[in-house]
Amino acid sequence: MSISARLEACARTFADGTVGLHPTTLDFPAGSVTALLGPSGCGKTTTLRLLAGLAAPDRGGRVLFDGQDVTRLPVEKRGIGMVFQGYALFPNRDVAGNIGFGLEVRGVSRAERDRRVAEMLRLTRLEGLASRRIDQLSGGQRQRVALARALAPAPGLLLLDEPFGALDARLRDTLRGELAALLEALGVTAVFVTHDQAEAMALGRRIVVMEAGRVAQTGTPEEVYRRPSTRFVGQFLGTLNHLGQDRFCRPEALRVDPGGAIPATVRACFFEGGRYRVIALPEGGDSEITFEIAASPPMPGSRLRLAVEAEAVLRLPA
Ligand SMILES: Nc1ncnc2c1ncn2[C@@H]1O[C@H](COP(=O)(O)OP(=O)(O)OP(=O)(O)O)[C@@H](O)[C@H]1O
Repeated sequence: MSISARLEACARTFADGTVGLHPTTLDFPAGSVTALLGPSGCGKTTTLRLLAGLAAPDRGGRVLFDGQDVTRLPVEKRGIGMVFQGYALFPNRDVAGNIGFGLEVRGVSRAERDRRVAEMLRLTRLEGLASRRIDQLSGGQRQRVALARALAPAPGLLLLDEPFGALDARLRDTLRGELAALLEALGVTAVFVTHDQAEAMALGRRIVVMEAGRVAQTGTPEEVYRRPSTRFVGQFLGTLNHLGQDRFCRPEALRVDPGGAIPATVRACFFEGGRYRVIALPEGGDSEITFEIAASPPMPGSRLRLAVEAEAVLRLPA
C-alpha cells in the first residue's frame, strides 16, 4: 500500500551553521512519482534524508506519513524502501539473498520470502541470476538488485538518491524506462533525487526544482519546461534563448521565416540524428540563440531571419 508523505515547515541547519534546507513544505501524494531536481548543493539529498528519517528537521518542522507524525520515528520503523548511491549490496550473499534480506529481518516465513523474491526477480528481469554472487554482476544488474531489495518488503514509500548515477548513458536510459514501468505497475509513492533534467522528465510525473536550499518551482515536466517561474528554472530544464530584456523562448519556438523579425547570422550547425541544432547570433545582440530544423542545414556564416511564436515567449525576471 502506497502512502502519502508530507514535509511541513521542514528546515535543516547543520552544526557548522550551513543551511541545507530553508523552511519547506512539500506534499508527496500516495502513488505519485516525484523528482527532486537541481544543481549540486541545492538541498535535494537533505530533503530525501528528512523523508527517510536519516536526518531530523530543525525545531518546528514535521514529517507526516498518511497524516501521522513520524518526525521522531527512526529510519527502520518508517516502512520505506531506499536505493542510495553506492547501493551497498551484501557481497557475501547471492542475488536472492540480497533481495530477501529485508523480508528475513522482518521475520517473513521462508515460503512467503521465496514467493516474494521470485516475483521481484521477475519484475526486475533478473530471473536466472538468483544464485549469482554480487561481484559476478554488471553495474546495471547490481542496480536492479538494489531496486528489487528495496521493493521486496512492499514499502509504502520508495526513496532513490541518484539511482543511476554511476552507470553509462545507454544503460541509464534502459533502466529509467524499466523503473518508470515498475513504479507504475506497483503504484508505489516514489521520490528520487537527480541533477539530470532528462532523467527528471523521463521518470517524474512531478518535478520539484530546487535552488540554494529552497523549492524554486513544482509542477509536471511540461509545466516546468514550458512555463518556468524563473530564469534559473528555465535554464536548468533545457536551452533558454534570451531575446532581449526579460523575454526568453525555447529553441522549438523559433523557426526560419524570410519575414521573421529576428535577423541572425549562423554560427554553427550540429546534426543530432533526427534534426539539426543551429546556433545563431541575432543582429545587434550579444547572446547566441539556438533553434532546430528538420532538413536543409544552413552554412555557418550565412544569414537568415527567424520568427518566434508569440505565445511561446516567456517573460522571466532575472
Ligand atoms: N553534514 C553537513 N554539514 C554541513 N553542511 C552540509 C552537510 N551536509 C550537507 N551540507 C550542505 O548542505 C547543502 C545541501 O546539501 P545536499 O547534500 O542536500 O545537496 P544536493 O542537492 O543533494 O547536492 P548533490 O547533488 O551535490 O548531492 C550543501 O551546501 C552542502 O554543502
